[in-house]
Amino acid sequence: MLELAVTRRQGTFQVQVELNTGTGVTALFGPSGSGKTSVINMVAGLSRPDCGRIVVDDKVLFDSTIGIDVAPEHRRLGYVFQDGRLFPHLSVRSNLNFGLNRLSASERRVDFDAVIEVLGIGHLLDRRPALLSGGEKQRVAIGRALLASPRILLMDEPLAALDSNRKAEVLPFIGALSKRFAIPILYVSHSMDEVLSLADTLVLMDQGRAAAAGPTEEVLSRLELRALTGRWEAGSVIRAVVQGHDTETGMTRLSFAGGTLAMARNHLPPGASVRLRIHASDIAIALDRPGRVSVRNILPARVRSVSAAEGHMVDVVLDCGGTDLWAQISGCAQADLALQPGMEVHAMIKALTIARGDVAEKGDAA
Ligand SMILES: Nc1ncnc2c1ncn2[C@@H]1O[C@H](COP(=O)(O)OP(=O)(O)OP(=O)(O)O)[C@@H](O)[C@H]1O
Repeated sequence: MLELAVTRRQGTFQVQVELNTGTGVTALFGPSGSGKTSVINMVAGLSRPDCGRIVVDDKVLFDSTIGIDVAPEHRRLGYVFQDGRLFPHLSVRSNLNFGLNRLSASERRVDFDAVIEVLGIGHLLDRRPALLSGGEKQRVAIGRALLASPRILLMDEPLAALDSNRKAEVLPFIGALSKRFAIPILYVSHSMDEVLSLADTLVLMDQGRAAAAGPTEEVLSRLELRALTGRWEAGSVIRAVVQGHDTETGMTRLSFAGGTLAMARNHLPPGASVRLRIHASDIAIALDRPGRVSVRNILPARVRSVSAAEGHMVDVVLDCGGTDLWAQISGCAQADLALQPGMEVHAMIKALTIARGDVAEKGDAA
């Protein structure tokens, strides 16, 4: 859907990125100043690569070798900024119709009613933007961008100006878009929680380059990328399915390829496909299955690898029924256990360490 190979020098900063992404949500994640907005601006046509090529949905938007540089207004892209930038003098309905009215009937690929329904903004149509909450404004801004039937939706930190409650309100709507409408999303974010709940593909930006790109679970679980994914975020990201909730014990049960996990009760529907983050420092390892112990999750596993990490820590990758779980233990624990590849062990995860923010409903990409 998006093919990009661009180079651009801006001041002393060099952006040099190659990307090839498919449908669904692609997140550009990285520290401030790593070049995320620079990439999105080149796709939008707001800044010009020194050389390279940008193709969206088979349409060449930029190609320095054959002199193609389509003007931003002719690229048919949707752009959602941090602040919704709605027209203050127009109602929500007129804001939404703005992009739609500029398309011929044959160019309209997105249905008004469907957008209203997915974004939950039907009751706001006659209001002016000044009377909307921050989250509502962003949903309208997303709707307006979508209704212009873009080839791709570019979202540059669309939730950054919202508080955490508003963020949580808007996130599921964005997640639903990529499933409902066959429009890929390029999503810039600083926030690992957003990446976890939205991104099908993750691109880690570092100093103007794409340091890694691939399926989100895979990129987040790579040990060598922890400097970029964040030391405290480090851990495995696995797929699981909500089995059910137990009101008496206040627990939710999840199943994954390696067994069943219990966590503090959440509100996801049984049967929901979720993405679950298990922090490396939350996994303890036992050589023998412990008997009476408070830890709720005890999973048989086989040691896949053991390697030294910074600060006298040791990284241990466990194969848990075909799912890799990354554990981090202290050097003195390793001195005691002498873990080696191939050893049969038990991975222990306290139910309460799997926080609600670590579980995000995430079906497969559309
Ligand atoms: N027009 C410009 N001229 C010179 N330097 C620029 C220009 N635009 C951006 N830069 C520099 O390019 C680098 C990348 O900026 P960019 O905005 O792409 O980063 P980012 O990853 O989106 O950061 P943030 O998360 O803070 O928004 C920064 O060092 C920035 O100062």
